Amino acid sequence: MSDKNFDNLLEDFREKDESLNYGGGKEKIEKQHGKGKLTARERIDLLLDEGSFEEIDKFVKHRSTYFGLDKKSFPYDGVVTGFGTINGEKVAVFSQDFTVQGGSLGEMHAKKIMKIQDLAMKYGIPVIGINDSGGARIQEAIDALYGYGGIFYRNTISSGVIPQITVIAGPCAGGAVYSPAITDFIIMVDKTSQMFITGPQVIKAVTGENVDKEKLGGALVHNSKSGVAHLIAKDDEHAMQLSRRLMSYIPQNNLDPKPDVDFEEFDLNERIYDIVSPNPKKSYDVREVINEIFDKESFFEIQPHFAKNIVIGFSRLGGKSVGIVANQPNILAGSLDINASDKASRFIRFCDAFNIPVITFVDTPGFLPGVGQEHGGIIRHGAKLLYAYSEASVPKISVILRKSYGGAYIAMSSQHLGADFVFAWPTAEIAVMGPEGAANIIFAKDIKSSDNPELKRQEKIEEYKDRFANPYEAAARGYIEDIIDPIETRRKLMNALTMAENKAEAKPAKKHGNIPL
Ligand SMILES: CC(C)(COP(=O)(O)OP(=O)(O)OC[C@H]1O[C@@H](n2cnc3c(N)ncnc32)[C@H](O)[C@@H]1OP(=O)(O)O)[C@@H](O)C(=O)NCCC(=O)NCCSC(=O)CC(=O)O
Repeated sequence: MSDKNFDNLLEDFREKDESLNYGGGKEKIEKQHGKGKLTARERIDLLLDEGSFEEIDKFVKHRSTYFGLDKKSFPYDGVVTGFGTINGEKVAVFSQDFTVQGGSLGEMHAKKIMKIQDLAMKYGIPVIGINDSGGARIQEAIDALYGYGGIFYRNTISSGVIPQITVIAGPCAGGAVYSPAITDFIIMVDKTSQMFITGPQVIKAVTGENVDKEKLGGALVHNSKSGVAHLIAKDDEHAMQLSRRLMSYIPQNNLDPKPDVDFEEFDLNERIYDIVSPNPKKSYDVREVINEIFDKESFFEIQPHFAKNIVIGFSRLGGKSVGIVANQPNILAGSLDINASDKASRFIRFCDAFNIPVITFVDTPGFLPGVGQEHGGIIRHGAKLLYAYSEASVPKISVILRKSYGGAYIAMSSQHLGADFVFAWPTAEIAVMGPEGAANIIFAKDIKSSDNPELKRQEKIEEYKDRFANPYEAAARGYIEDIIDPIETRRKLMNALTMAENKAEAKPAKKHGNIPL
């Protein structure tokens, strides 16, 4: 007869449960802290509203027997999973525990992540994954690969249904990188996180290149060069703060609208006239325009270090979440290149998938000329921007601040691609190309045969400017909805947003389109 009673069952349970709170043990935790990293549980505590975390699958164990694994037990198989809230809204999380066998991913570890993904889809809530792992658990071999495949599949099926955010807070190498890459946003922690397909040693052996892991795939590289990551955090705590801020703009899923938040109403003041110079040669920071117009302190820039010639980010207008896309005149004059096209297109598609209206600010001389751009496929990449805007069925509102020429005029959320409202400031120049270039071509003969070609050229440039470099030609044909006083911009945008908020647009049924990739 067993002498079990409730008290000792409870004691036994409490002991077992408690023993699972310390990952790989004191020494490993100290090592983790020594690297400037927090543990999987500490990260979750900072990410979620206080006391909101409900763990599942804490007692899961691996069942591999190869290479002595049958004699080793890994608490919760190296990944903490569960649910909680951020600013009161529900979220599913997984957090890999590097103190447990390097956070390596085996069969059961992967199954825990897959379960969280499945439940999040069923409940219609976002998934936040915190990655800190040595990759596939080498002893588990093909079972680990099964695990990655299952996670990638779920990332893909969930894409556009529930938001997915990844924090990279340690190593993330080999096949492991592809789960984060399919998710919507990647936040990397500076100095302690790296992402790469093949590490420095393999690269040295194959190509002879010498590179260290930070220069190969550190947070700065992926935030500024490759465009793989969207935000850089100075440490783990900051990464959790950034995740919480990001979530504050994003709805739970593709069907539920994001609730409006309280905001302070205000009218624009005359500062708005001082930012954009009517002289098209003078640059400015378009973020100053954005900060004036939207709810105070609400602009949250995404990918601020990559393709800086275009600015993207979330903001709020009258308490409503919006996505912003804006040419940045002080970088490459705001021209559109390969990276800017990719950056904006993916962001527009995220906003569209999750019913976040897109507001576009236009001041661009056009697509960037150059052999490098042409051979790099600017046609293919630029086409994404046209595609993303055309496909988006959320409210689309544009403000043409100044230059809006040619193909770039069409691409930057023109009425022709389905924008609901296009407004232009009196400083707008909407034409097929810039006056200098236009005059040189269409008046070439006049200029050449003139006694004073330079004077003639200037005359013709002025003639072209007077005729076309303004918003009135486009307004005369109804291609823009209105020319507005800049000081009215906030009010106009708020009214347009309200008018279009229940927009319904019938699109032909199809399996999916074929965006140029
Ligand atoms: C990630 C690291 C740089 C971290 O180095 P550190 O010095 O900080 O830590 P460490 O090496 O002491 O690791 C901590 C503990 O985790 C274990 N560990 C680390 N990575 C592991 C893995 N992938 N499988 C099984 N165990 C692993 C270590 O043996 C060690 O165990 P103990 O504490 O018992 O000593 C290194 O561990 C590493 O290079 N790991 C292997 C990375 C890799 O090649 N992954 C690819 C797997 S194949 C793959 O993923 C498939 C693909 O590419 O598609």
